[in-house]
Amino acid sequence: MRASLIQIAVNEDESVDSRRQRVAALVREQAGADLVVLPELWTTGAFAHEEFGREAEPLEGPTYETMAKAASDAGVWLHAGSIPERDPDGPLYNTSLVFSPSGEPVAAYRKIHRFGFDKGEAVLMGAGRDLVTVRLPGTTLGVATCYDLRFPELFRGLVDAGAETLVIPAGWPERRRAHWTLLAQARAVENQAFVLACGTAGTHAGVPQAGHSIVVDPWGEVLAEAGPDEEVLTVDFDPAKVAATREQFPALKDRVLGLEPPRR
Ligand SMILES: NC(=O)CCC(=O)C(=O)O
Repeated sequence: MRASLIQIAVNEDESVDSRRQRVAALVREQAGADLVVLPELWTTGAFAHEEFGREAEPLEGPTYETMAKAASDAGVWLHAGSIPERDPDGPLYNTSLVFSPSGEPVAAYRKIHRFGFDKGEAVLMGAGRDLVTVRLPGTTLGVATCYDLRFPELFRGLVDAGAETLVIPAGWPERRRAHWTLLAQARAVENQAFVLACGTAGTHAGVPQAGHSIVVDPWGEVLAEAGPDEEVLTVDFDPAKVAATREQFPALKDRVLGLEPPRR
């Protein structure tokens, strides 16, 4: 299986509409890949909090339309990263979109863990509640977004639902790049799954982005890693390695669930 992670530079000198058109062209250039992955909130920037309300879109808004067309033009499965979604009956959400090679929407995932503690995304957006997996020929994707990477129980839920390839769009800052790499490898090792983690480059709202998108195999080996700037990271991987790793080293079968809390 061939995956291309498009590590987009999100800078303030480019309008949302120009970036949308530029990214659609980059997706079309990936014809021949099986799966293309974009980062989190690449229309606005994950830290451009003031833009969330201004640029929020209904689920089937301009980014959805443009990405559905780009997926079908390229003939690829497209994880189109996330958008600030305006739910007509509720708050904003940080929502990821996935399209089939014919441009059909196959999944929408509302980010469960919002970043910012008592500021930014954590107060401006609502929290998703639902785990999302997507069946592709040869593998099942489990989707998560950026800060979700810090919460291993979410990934165990995805594995229990059949996920073998964990796809994580992000807008991760340079300041915590070491955490990004470490956590991507940890999620791959503990879940014996591929991790495809696609971040952004550039600087927006004064926050330099880490770049360094990464693909990790179920043994924790880094198959490919991007540099700090805009780049398309392309990797070939064998999804059958998940079952082989889980069979040869069956640690997931040794999970003990429902432990008792300490007695006082
Ligand atoms: N956009 C995010 O979720 C940022 C997460 C982050 O900076 C961190 O977990 O550290």
